[in-house]
Amino acid sequence: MKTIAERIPVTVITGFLGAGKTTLLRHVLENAGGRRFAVLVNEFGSVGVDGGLLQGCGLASCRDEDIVELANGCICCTVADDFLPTMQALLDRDEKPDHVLIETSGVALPKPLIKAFDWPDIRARMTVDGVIAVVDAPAVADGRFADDPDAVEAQRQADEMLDHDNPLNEVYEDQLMAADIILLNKADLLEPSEIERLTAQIAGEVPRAVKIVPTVSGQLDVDAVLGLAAAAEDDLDARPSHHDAVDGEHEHDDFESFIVELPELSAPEPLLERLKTVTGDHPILRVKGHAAVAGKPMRLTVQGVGERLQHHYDRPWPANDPRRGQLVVIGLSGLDRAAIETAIRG
Ligand SMILES: Nc1nc2c(ncn2[C@@H]2O[C@H](COP(=O)(O)OP(=O)(O)OP(=O)(O)O)[C@@H](O)[C@H]2O)c(=O)[nH]1
Repeated sequence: MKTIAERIPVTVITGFLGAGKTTLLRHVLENAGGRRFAVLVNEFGSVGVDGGLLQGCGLASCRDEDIVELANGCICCTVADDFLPTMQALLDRDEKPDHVLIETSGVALPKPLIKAFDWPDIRARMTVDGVIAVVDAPAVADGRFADDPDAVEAQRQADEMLDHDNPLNEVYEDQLMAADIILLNKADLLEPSEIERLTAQIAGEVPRAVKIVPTVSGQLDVDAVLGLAAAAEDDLDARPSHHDAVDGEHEHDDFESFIVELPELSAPEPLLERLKTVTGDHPILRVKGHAAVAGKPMRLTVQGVGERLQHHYDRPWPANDPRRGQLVVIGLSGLDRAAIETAIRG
């Protein structure tokens, strides 16, 4: 068996929907320091938006063939069917990557993924160098993941077996508990005193001492997050999960996603206004995708976390691609799909 130093290091980037994982990934690729990366992007939802955002970015460290999308759902549960063959194919390449970066979907639990690196075929040749948890600091400061202690107590009284039932909170905590380093991202949207308070709060929540670093758009010295040599696959017990008791099993119906198809728009602004309204009216956690705007040769990329929306023209529509938009909508299960579709299309 190869020593740790001879195995290909793998960095797992976890973090809730819209926390800034793709932004961090891009920053790492832009500051590759001569490393040859392979990138795996796992998305919740059947349209690969993040892979598309990275592809065609023009960076030498980020060739299109080095980006592999694992679309559709839960990386934790497709490990055997989807993930392991993908890793095997990477390892069988003539030009092996120096480092593998994996961006998990925002609702994925990272522990089953780390566990997959304990499989004999994989652990002989790869090691989890580190797990980076990207935290949407303003969302946490707003209490978006917090459990209401009274509600939890009421649930416990109603059902003794139930010890936790807030999917947002569970996913967020599992992601923190798996981390070797935590980035408090979107620090530009908070006061320094709030950053300090959050740092102390999170340090009190995680089971071991990990570095907590405020970042803006994931900008930090790449050497601070790569080369951690954590060998996380050997260290699973130090990374507790809400789902340990049932051996990694978890509900898949906590979150849902669907695609809204859009005809060509005459202008972007009305769509952005409608998106703002609809994300306020429904429990939508994330919207992202592309739209076609009449007279514009470039695709309009639109994405939002909560009611904060961003848009820009990213690249020309590929020849032969119909100029129609597609937006992925992700939220808690039970979204009123028909109403949301109607409201978005206007
Ligand atoms: N203000 C601010 N916005 C940020 C920062 N980092 C990322 N964003 C924005 O937040 C939004 C989400 O960023 P992404 O990098 O796509 O987040 P993600 O975690 O990859 O999202 P999912 O893959 O959908 O879970 C984008 O509109 C980013 O431009 C930051 O530090 N400050």
